[in-house]
Amino acid sequence: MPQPAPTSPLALNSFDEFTRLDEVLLGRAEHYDAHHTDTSWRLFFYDNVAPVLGQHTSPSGEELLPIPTQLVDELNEDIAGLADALTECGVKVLRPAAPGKDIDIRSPHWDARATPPLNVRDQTIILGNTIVETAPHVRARIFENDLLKPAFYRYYQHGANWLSMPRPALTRDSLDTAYFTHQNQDVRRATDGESAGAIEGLGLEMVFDGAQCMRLGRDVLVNVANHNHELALRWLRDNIRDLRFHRLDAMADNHIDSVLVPLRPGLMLLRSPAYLKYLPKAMQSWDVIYAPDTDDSNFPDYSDLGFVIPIGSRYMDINLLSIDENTVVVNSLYPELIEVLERRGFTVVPVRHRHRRLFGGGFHCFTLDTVRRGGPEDYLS
Ligand SMILES: NC(=[NH2+])NCCC[C@H](N)C(=O)O
Repeated sequence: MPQPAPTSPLALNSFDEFTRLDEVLLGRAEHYDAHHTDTSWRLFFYDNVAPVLGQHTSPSGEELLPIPTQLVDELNEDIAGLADALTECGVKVLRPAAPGKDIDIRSPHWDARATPPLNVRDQTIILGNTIVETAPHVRARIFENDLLKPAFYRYYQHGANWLSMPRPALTRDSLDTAYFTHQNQDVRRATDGESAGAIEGLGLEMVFDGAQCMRLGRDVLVNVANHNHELALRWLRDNIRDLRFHRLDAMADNHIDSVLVPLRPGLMLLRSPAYLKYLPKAMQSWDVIYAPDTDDSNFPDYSDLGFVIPIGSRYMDINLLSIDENTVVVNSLYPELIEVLERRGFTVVPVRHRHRRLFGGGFHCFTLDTVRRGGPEDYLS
């Protein structure tokens, strides 16, 4: 049932992934015309890009991998569809500022082509009425949140708290490769050719993305796959005293929203039963919807474009966005999931998202839910 959009401005309040959504920040893809495939990028996306690294990116050079304009235009079309669907559901949609051009950035230690603010889930976590800016892993994303600052100031003026993890220098020795080496993967194809400078004595830094968290009222699940993340979990515990942070031990390389999506108290969407063991005991007895397989023939064939580097897995479409405990926005190209959810009594709002593997995000990644109705409930006891 369409609900009237709330009359703004509303105070920042977002403790979970599923209570009624009133306001959301939605990313944008203008000028997403290249991936800067430096070492930090190759390591971050290693799980997905390792098989194609030698083919499309030089293992030794820092390269801009151009993205065909048609794909960016189509992505923007699909995002416009998402904006309309959210508005129709009575959700107020805010956008980051648009980068007016391609932006090249330079730190004292490296340079990069800036990534536009598309996956706004990644560099920030909203914890109740606190904005927490996280510590980017990908160098190209270090200034991404600048474009969200107009929105953050708006919430700040209306009483929000605002914290930032220490900004990482992302020098040559900052990133931990432990997650991959534990699986006996050879990461040299990602790290060879590193040209960033070093800072003597610095070593591994606090590096962490907001999308490594999943919020459940007073509890927050935090994926920790290496020492970079370990430092961030400690920072979260030290700085946000009134929430409980649960460590998920290397449930994924980094983000977890294409593995797990809590749909309502006691019910979650999960990639497969293999992931149950990573969850807190209390969640292991929740009811689970396992993600059905996607059908590749529903998605574009990129062979004519010659651009095939997927930075996201085929599980990206698990990445739905909840409007409330009974209403979810799902990729219309994933009818298999729509059917399962409808059978479970959900109202599904279908929105097309064609290039979900090429830009590293689904609907949960593209959004930062800033105002939901729920509070710091205890869903885990
Ligand atoms: N917030 C995000 N950007 N999430 C995307 C997670 C994608 C995940 N690495 C996958 O390939 O399935």
